[in-house]
Amino acid sequence: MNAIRDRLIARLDEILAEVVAQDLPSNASLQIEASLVLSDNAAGQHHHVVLDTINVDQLKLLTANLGTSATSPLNDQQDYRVHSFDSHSRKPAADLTTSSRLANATILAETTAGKRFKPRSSPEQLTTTSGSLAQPIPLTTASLTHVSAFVDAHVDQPLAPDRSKTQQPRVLQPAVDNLIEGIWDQIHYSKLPTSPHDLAKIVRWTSENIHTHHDVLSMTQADFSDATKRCHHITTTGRSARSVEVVIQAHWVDCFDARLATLKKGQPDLRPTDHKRLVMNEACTSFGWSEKELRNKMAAWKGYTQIKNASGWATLVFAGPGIYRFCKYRQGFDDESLSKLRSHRIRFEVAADTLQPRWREALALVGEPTQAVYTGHPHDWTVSLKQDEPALPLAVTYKQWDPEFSYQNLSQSTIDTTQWPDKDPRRFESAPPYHCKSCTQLQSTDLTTNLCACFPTLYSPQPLPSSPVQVFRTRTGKNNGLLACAPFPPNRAVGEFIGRITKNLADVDVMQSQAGDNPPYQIWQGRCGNFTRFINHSCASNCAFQTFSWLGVQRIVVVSSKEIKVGEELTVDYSDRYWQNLDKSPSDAVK
Ligand SMILES: C[S@@+](CC[C@H](N)C(=O)[O-])C[C@H]1O[C@@H](n2cnc3c(N)ncnc32)[C@H](O)[C@@H]1O
Repeated sequence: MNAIRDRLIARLDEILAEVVAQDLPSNASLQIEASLVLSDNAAGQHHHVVLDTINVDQLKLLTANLGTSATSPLNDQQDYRVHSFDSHSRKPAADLTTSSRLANATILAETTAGKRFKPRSSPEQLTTTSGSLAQPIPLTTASLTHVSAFVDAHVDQPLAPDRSKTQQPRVLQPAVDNLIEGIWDQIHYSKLPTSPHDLAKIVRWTSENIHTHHDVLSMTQADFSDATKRCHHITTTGRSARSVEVVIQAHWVDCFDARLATLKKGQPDLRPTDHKRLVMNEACTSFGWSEKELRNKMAAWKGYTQIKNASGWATLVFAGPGIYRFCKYRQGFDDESLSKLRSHRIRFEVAADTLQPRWREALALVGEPTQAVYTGHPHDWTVSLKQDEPALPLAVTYKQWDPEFSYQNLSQSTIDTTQWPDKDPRRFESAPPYHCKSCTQLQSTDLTTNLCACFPTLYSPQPLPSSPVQVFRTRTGKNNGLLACAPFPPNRAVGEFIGRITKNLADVDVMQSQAGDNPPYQIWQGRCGNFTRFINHSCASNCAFQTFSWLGVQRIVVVSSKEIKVGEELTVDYSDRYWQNLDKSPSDAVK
C-alpha cells in the first residue's frame, strides 16, 4: 500500500506543479478523478469518482505563500518526520513522512486557501501506520535505572516500561535531513526498492534492445540516442522500478552533458546556446517530448545527478520518492545540503553493501560496477567522519594494540558451558507463560498472543533485523565509537548487550550481573558480541543500560535516555567504578 500511496503522491506532486506553471484563465479548476475500468475495451464502462476539485487560483496563491514560484503544496519543507513503531507489524513507521506530509500540506492549504484542501485528519492522529488512526500517546518521562557499566546489573529492579508508544515531538527539519533519514530507513528496513525480478527484466530489455555502449568522452549522436532510448523506456514503462528510474535519469543527464561537450569540441564555431539547442533537439526527437516537457523533467533529473555526484549511487537507489520533491522544488537544495549528503557517502555504501548486497545490480544499466565493495557484517567495518576517508576493516583499527584482534558479530549471547554447564544463568523462569517484569503483559513469540510492547524493535514476535547504528573512528583518541544512523527518541531500545555469558573473569571489561536469586554472571565482549561493545563513556550520556526480561531470560539493554539525532555518537555513563579500576581516565569529548 505504501508503494502505491507514494506513487500517487509523487504523481500528484508533478500534476500540481505542472498546473501551477501553466498560464490558465482565472477560476480554472483542476478536477482529480479516479476510474474503475471493468474490462480492456470497456469504453463507457468506467466508474468515475471525483476525488477533489481544486481551484487553480487558490493553488497558485498557496504556492506563492509558501515562498516558491513553482512548487506544489506537498513539499519537503513542510515535512514532519515522525518515527514511531507500529506495535502490530513491528516495522518502523518509515513511511509516516508521506502521510504526515499530506496531512500537513492540507492544513497549510486550508489556512491560505480557505476550505478547499480540507484536512482529512489532524496531524496528531497520524502517529501510527497500522491502518487505523491512533490516539495521541502522551510523552512519558520514564526514569531510566543505570546499571553500572561493566560492573553491576540488577535483575530485581523492574524498570519503567517503554516507551515504544511514546510520542515523539514533531520537529520541523531541513528537507535534506529528511532525505538522509529516509535513505537510512530504506537501507536498514526496506526490501530492495526494485525487486531482483523487475531488475532482471529491465536489464534483459536493455541488452536486447540497446546494443551500443557509449563512451562519455566522445558521445556520438547514435550513442546519445541510445542513452535517451534507454532512459525513455525506463521512465515511461511501469513505475515499479522507481530506484532504477532515478539512476537512469541521473545517468542520462551525464550523457546529455557529454553530448554537449562532444558537440562543442566538434563544432567550436557555434555559440554555446546553439550547442545546447542542438542537443535539446536531438533529445526531444528521441524522447518524442516537447522541449517544455523535457526541461520540466530535467529540472529534477539534474538534481539527481548532483546528488549522485555528492553522495553516490546508493543515495539514489535508496532515496524513495522524497528525492523527486527535493530535486524538483529545490527547497533547501544548496551547497550545504550537498556537503551534508557527501559526508554520508561511504557510510551509505558500507550499510547498503552489507545489508542489501544486491543493490548494485541496478548499476549494470549505467555501466557501473555491480560487485559489493564492502562485504561481511555491517559492523565488520569502521567508518570515518571525515569526508571521503575510506571505511576500514575493524581489525585494522586495533592492530597497534593487538595484531591478532578479531571480533565475531553475534545475534544472541552464547553460554560459556565450561562455566555454566547446566543452565543459562540469566534464566529465571523455565516455562511459559512468561510475563514482562516491566509491563506485566504476556510475552510470546506468537504474534497473536504477545502483548508486551516494551521494546518491540528487539523483543517481539517480529523484531527488527538490524539496529540503525555504525561503528566509527572517533577523533578524540577513543579509537572507535558508535554512531546513530536514525533518530532515536528517548527510551528506545538501541540494542541488547550481547556477548559470552561466563563468570570469574578478572582484569577485563565485563558486564557483571546479579540475577536476583540466580548466581551472578558476566557478559564478556572481548572477542565476540555485538555493536554495544563499541559504545564509549560520557558523563552526559545519551543512553543507559537497563535490565529487561524477555521469555523468562534477563537481558541488558542499551536504551536511549534522550532524543538522539542521525550522526550523533551513542554514549553511556560507565560509572566512576569502571574508571577507578583502570589506569586510564575518561575524556568527555564526543566524536
Ligand atoms: C567498551 S570500549 C569502547 C570502545 C572503544 N573505544 C574501542 O575502540 O574499542 C571501552 C574503552 O574505550 C575507551 N573509552 C571509552 N569511553 C572513553 C572516554 N570517554 N574517554 C576515554 N576513553 C574512553 C576506554 O579505553 C575504555 O576502556
